[in-house]
Amino acid sequence: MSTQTAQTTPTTATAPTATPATGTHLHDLLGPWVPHQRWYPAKGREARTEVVGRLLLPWADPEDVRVIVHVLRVTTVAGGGAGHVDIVQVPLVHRRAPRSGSDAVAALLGVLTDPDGIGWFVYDGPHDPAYVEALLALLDGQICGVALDATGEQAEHAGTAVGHHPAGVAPPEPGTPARVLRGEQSNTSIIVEPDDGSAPVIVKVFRTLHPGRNPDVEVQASLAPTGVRAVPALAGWVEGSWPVSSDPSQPLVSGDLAVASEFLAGAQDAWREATAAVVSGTDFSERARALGAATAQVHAALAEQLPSRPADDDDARRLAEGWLQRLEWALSEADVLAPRADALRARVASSGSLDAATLGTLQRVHGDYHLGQVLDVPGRGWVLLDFEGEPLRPLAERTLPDLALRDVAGMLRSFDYAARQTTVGLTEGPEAAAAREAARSWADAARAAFCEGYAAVTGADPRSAGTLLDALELDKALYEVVYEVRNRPAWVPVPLAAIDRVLAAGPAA
Ligand SMILES: Nc1ncnc2c1ncn2[C@@H]1O[C@H](COP(=O)(O)OP(=O)(O)O)[C@@H](O)[C@H]1O
Ligand SMILES: O=P(O)(O)O[C@H]1O[C@H](CO)[C@@H](O[C@H]2O[C@H](CO)[C@@H](O)[C@H](O)[C@H]2O)[C@H](O)[C@H]1O
Repeated sequence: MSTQTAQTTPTTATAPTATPATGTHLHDLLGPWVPHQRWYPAKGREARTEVVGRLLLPWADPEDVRVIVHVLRVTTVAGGGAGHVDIVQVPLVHRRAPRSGSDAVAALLGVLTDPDGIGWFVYDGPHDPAYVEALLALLDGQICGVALDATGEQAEHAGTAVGHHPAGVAPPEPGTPARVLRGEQSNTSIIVEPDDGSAPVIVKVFRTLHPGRNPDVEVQASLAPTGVRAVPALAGWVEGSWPVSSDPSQPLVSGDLAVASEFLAGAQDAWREATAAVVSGTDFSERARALGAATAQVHAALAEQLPSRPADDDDARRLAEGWLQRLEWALSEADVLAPRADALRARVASSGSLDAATLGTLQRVHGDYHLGQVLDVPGRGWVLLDFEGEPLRPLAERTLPDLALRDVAGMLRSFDYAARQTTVGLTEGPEAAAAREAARSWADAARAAFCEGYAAVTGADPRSAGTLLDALELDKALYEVVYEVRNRPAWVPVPLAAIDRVLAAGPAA
């Protein structure tokens, strides 16, 4: 594709209006729409977007309806992360006639006039039944994705999309009732609920694409033989290949485009339960203890099924270097950390003298473990989701054997978040101080109980790894500051308060 079709999005993109965009090129529609999507990876930064690939899912009659997965190259051009490239999956449905209903209006990007003068109504794929049907047909092996060139002609060797499902598992039929999951999410999930009583599934359409096996697919498939029920069962996945640049001489990249899992109906996520408990002043210790135990069970199953090995001196050195690099990255991304730079550098350097024996075993971990990643499933207990690791890290790094204690630190941070976020924005005074104190003691109790539950399974209390655990919590809090600066600036004080507590406590023991 020529670079004329690329578009630079200013930091302050115009908000979408009620009037749908019109144009003769897809970028006329994508430009105003993409920066406002929850999954857009360059939020708040100036970025250049370019469609570098297209995969037709040949399901509907192409004269009337075309389901096309667009591959978007998003290059951050200024500010923090300048030069960073993300490859993003954007499934769209092009229709000759508009769909009716308010949902369809909300999902309309605009009207595209093709070179023959024909108008196409372009819809956000996950909100259009034609895309959902094509996705289910793909998962079931009824169709495969076909690459197109910029003119819409088939382009062999320019990409693929192929569905798979475990033996004995039949994905729901195309046409099964479906809805897009509401709420905060980095990707886009579609819940498919057959009305004949057969098992519902949730299909997660990955937005930022990465080379290689997706960790959700890998972990769910690996844990299936263990019988551990604290992870959802795998129902299928779509793998594919796609271009990552408009230069046709560049090789395609292969990886996963979507994963389907059993949908755990009626489940409530732990974040909601925990924040409700904070607000009502309800003790969460029993739930936290059970969560600690479930976490330890999943860690044991991951260690058994996926590569694990004793840490060596190189690992200890890499870990310490990684903490320093993460700190410098956070300092470069979040100005709010600048006044603390010297204290943080001293603190992180003082945590870096750990030996291999202290680290113990390295194994596959969750990698971005927090209360929003855990469901309370009636009759089954806690179920852990989303093994993709931290979305702001390169995927290859996220799947390397790591410290199980990193997940423990993540969840301990999350109890702190659940408590502390209820006090964000309170006007300073005795009431705010009392609310913060109550939140703190709620979090302390939940954190202690989680560690007790974990210890009951493993025989070792995570708190006995004091310095290492503290260093991992600080590392996570630094990541969180960057995450919040980018996504929820009002919540920056939550991880910042944790960082200030660590600094106030003095050097690492
Ligand atoms: N198997 C499932 N059953 C029920 N709900 C689920 C399931 N998987 C995910 N969810 C819901 O979807 C939300 C987002 O899922 P997640 O895998 O964390 O997506 P993302 O990686 O895009 O953030 C979860 O917080 C949970 O509420
Ligand atoms: O769920 P994701 O993989 O998209 O993870 C990202 O978003 C999380 C927020 O949704 C973010 O988690 C942070 O906020 C949580 C409260 O919303 C809190 O429970 C976590 O402890 C805190 O880290 C996560 O860091 C980010 O990678």
